[in-house]
Amino acid sequence: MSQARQHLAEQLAEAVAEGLRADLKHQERALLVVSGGATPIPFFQALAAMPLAWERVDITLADERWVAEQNSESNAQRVREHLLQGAAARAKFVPLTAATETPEEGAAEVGRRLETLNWPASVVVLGMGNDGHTASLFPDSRELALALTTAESVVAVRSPSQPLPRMTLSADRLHQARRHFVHITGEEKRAVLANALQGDDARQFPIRAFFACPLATYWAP
Ligand SMILES: O=C(O)C(O)[C@@H](O)[C@H](O)[C@H](O)COP(=O)(O)O
Repeated sequence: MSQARQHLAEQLAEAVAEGLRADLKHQERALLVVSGGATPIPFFQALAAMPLAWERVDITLADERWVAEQNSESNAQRVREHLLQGAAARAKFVPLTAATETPEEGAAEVGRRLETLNWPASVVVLGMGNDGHTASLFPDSRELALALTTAESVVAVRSPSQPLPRMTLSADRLHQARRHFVHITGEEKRAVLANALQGDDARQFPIRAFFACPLATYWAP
């Protein structure tokens, strides 16, 4: 891990903790939405070390791969291993999977579970892929248009570029949050973001759906 990436993770953790604290001053519980993939791991570790009323924090994911938590592809496993540690283990984690074979069959159950949380989220931390996807809003997915427009909280999605089916929070649900961050590293993602910033069509680069939120960009080489 480069020093710049480590600093980035720590600075993002400070900003996220600050957002949660601000909301916890006037509400009983605050909701944090985090992303999966590899980039967030040092951020999870830095955030877990932040002084916070963790017992009043709910955490869920922007998206999940449809696998058991024991599978190394599971985003929930990353959250449990790297974020729900120490004092942060007192937070309540709400996963996006169900015991059904497919995400299409599990969507209603996951949706009901999410309705027990305190929306809108205080903070959403997005990631971004090299195709401009964020959460599981993939440019080549048949469910993209639905996920970008539905008022439902979650959508089951499949993408020809992805080996596993997914569950994603809808753009609308992510949008409603009070604070939005995107956490990305490396030259390739910088170029993708620069490209995405040139236009507006979210079907081409789904990250565009969040530019106007506004979206605070945390990037390091
Ligand atoms: O489950 C996932 O894969 C995600 O939540 C996804 O949207 C991720 O944020 C990007 O694909 C970037 O992933 P990396 O951080 O691994 O590059």
